[in-house]
Amino acid sequence: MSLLELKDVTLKFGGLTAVNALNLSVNEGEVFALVGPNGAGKSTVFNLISRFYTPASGTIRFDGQDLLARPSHAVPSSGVARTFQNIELFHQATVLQNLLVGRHRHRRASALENILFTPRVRAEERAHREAVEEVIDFLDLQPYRDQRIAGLPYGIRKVVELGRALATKPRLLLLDEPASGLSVEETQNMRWWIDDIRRQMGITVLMVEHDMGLVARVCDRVVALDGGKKIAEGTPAEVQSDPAVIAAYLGTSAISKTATASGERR
Ligand SMILES: Nc1ncnc2c1ncn2[C@@H]1O[C@H](COP(=O)(O)OP(=O)(O)OP(=O)(O)O)[C@@H](O)[C@H]1O
Repeated sequence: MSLLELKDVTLKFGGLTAVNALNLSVNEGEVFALVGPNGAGKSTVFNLISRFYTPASGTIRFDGQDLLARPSHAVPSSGVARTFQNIELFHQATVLQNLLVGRHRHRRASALENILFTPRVRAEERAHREAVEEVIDFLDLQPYRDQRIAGLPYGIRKVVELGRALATKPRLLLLDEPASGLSVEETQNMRWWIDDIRRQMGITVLMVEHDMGLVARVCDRVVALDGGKKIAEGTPAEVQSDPAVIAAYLGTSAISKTATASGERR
């Protein structure tokens, strides 16, 4: 069943069509990737799904509901969480505090109840802590839980950002370049996290990623974009060998990763 569906979605920045009549359907339980050279429109698609942008035309449905009827701040409460290409965390706060922010959408108590710290508020706080501790255990973040983000290495921050998104208990997780800036070993770990997020947590994943090795290993299906248009769709192996995709990547560094990744699908 399709969890996320974009139909004929178009977005223009002045005279530039960044996303051009895009159709995209992500099934529940899938790990799905958007690939394409720089400027292809991948981040813009994420920003459309997150409701940072409104398309000029087309529809976006999540779990059968019209996502365009919701403002950006209401998207997390629909069950869609995302990470960002440039990690977005509170740098002076601890890992635990950052993950607790991710629980915001589950808060039910009123402002007055919070001031009075009623039993309901105490019960809610306990539930939030438990949910966050689960994520900390899941991502092996125990050694860092009380450390400030500012003092952590980049690779750990990236995992914390993943944790912040997971703490919201989403149905759909949007990962914007989860492997960018990571070492080979950290990328391997990211691969395991993504596998486990799907298998153990049952969360559907849509990711933008340049590392075709990672895409080939974790994704069921891939859509390739170029100039805002879909140029190929299929399994990672099918998309990597598609002549239109090879032509789009020609002359970019990504082509070498595409070549080395072929045939490595698990
Ligand atoms: N806010 C904006 N204003 C004007 N043009 C924009 C804006 N955001 C993106 N663009 C343009 O839209 C096109 C698509 O950009 P987008 O960032 O979605 O590409 P991308 O595939 O994510 O690229 P990358 O892999 O480099 O992140 C590009 O030509 C870009 O310059």
